[in-house]
Amino acid sequence: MPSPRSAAPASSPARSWAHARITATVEQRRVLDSAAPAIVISALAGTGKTTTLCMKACNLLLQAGKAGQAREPAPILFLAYSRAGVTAIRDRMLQLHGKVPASMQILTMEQLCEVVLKEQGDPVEKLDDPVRRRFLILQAQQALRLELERNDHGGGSDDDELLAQNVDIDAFLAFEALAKKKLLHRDIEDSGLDLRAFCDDQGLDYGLCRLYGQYERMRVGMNHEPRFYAEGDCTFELCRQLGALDWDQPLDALRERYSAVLFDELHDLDEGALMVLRKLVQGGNGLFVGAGDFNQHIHEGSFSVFGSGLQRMRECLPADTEVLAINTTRRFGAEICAALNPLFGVAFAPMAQSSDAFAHLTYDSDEHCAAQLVELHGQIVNAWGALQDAKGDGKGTGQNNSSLNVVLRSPQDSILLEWVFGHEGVHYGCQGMSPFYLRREVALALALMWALQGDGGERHLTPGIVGAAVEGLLHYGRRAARGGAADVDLLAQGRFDDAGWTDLPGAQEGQKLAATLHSSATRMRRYIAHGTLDPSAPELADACAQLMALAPNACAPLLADAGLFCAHPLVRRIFAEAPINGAERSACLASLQALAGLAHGLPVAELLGRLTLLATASIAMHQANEPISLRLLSVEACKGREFTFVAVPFVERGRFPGPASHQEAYRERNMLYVAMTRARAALWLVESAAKPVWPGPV
Ligand SMILES: Nc1ncnc2c1ncn2[C@@H]1O[C@H](COP(=O)(O)OP(=O)(O)OP(=O)(O)O)[C@@H](O)[C@H]1O
Repeated sequence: MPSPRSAAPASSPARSWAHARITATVEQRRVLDSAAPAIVISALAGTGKTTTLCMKACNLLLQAGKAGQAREPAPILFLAYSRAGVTAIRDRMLQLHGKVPASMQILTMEQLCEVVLKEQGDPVEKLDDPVRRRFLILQAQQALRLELERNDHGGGSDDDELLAQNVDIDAFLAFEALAKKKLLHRDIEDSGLDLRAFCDDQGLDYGLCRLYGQYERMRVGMNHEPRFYAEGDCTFELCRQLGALDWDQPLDALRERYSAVLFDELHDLDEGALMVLRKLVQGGNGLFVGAGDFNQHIHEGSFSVFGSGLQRMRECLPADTEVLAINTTRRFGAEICAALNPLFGVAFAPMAQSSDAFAHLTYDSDEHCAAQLVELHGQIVNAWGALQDAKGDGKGTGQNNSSLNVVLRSPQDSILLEWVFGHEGVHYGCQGMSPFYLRREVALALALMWALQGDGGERHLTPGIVGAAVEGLLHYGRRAARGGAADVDLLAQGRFDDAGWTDLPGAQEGQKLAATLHSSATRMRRYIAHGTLDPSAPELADACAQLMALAPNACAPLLADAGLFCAHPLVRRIFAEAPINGAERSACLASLQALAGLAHGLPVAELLGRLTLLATASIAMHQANEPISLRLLSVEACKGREFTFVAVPFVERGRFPGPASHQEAYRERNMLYVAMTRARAALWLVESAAKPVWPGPV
């Protein structure tokens, strides 16, 4: 067994990794040479946090090899907060070490907790299907109603409100995730307040909090044997076990298990993850090295490592923890550093002799912005990228240089861009979002147009679009509320109705139905109007069904101009009345508006015709393995990654960075920071002339 917290030797080897072009910088060497039992690297973007951690891992592996111990040394644990972080570590290890060594485990915190629970004998039944999850939430709500009725509540208007409310499932999911990340139950207990008073005090939604309690009781059962684990539940469960221990008491399962613990993305730590991390450090798992860029803290519920946050983290680490800063970026050069520093009030330093380019463009309208991106894309494909490829400036990443990477704050912003680039015949890819026509709100609008038009049109929608539209119908059209089918006796006992477990429609339901519906607009129309394919079912009365019942003279102008269709009050009503939260409602309406913008003046038949051509061309290019020359990415999807050419368009006060309360404004700022720190060779900021953010500070 390795000695716990074995200190690094005074001087680590100059290079224990195979990559000849990577030698540690002065700042990185400080980390490699540190003899402290724990190190926190506080660094800016692209300064080599992941690389430095991997270098450190290579050094540790070399030392372990040299030590020639009789027994296999304990493995190194390399944690990242996100799955994307795990991929980034794997890639960097491959780059530096040629492989991921068997003596290294690269895991997210949730994956580590799952491993530990399984070792304890818990089968860890996973629940990944979002549609099933929704049904269970509806069952929990039904059970809560039964309980309130049984107790004849007497709770007055609060409980009446709970009985009347229809749960907004997305709001519930967001609440649940946050409550678990923040370990809300501890705060409730510590407050000594009753739930209502606690919610008032913290500005929390009482109904959601109450339902959360009910759902959790049903999930874990009377004897605390969790029936299933959704994402985040494994960490939450381990935290529950840790909560029963004294502050200094280690958890056996996390004790002397590893020879070192490395943690990338420290800025995303939440209360739960911090609790597990503390036990790992306490448990004699050797050296701890964590790295984070506190400007990249963008997740809701992460405990902020700003200001006193760093102090809080240090309280969990040994007293002689060393905090080291890295400001010299290896990703980009002086021009991008000079653009970022005043904008974000940071102090990036470039490496000497690094070359890069920064350009600041402005736009007057979205179309103007899109046109500039098209031009930029052309330049890159025809000139810049080819030049970089010829120079062999792939920097060993194996990336295609001839592509433009466009980072977007909101998926709605991709709608116009996809349409414009699609018409240019560009093979583009979306990461962190689906192509716009496969998003359920857009697909639903398209399927409604198609159904209204009938089978006379030239083209059918693709099965993918119809599948997304069916999901949209279930989600927005209140047609999924089948919680009533559950066994009321079971619910009254605080148990989920497991009997129908396998029969519950899962996420594939949309796809199965789509296979039946996509070849006939008439069938689709019947399905929308009746909510089923059963011909004897009565017609529904919701907004979707009412659209199908419009008289021919009311339909004609809508079919003549798809833009008018998108703006029709009944279409807007679908989203206005949907059981969704305010943020999702605004996002749906923004998508509808973007769709209306490109559909303006186009007959429905033409819009759908062009769109299906665009979708089928994209599938064909994909099947022919044609390289992608344009990538549209969400901020979350580009985090931790780097690209040769990056454009950040639609930068506009109130849009990117988006509107946010004072408390949350830093997350919006950080999203722009993450987007703008991904470029290696060239960065374009495309900003609104009317509402600029430049020159900052944001
Ligand atoms: N010592 C070095 N020598 C040469 N290149 C380096 C060195 N350190 C890092 N790099 C390169 O710099 C770039 C950024 O490194 P890395 O991704 O590790 O930074 P990061 O701080 O983890 O980034 P992010 O903040 O985006 O997560 C990569 O291309 C990496 O290969």
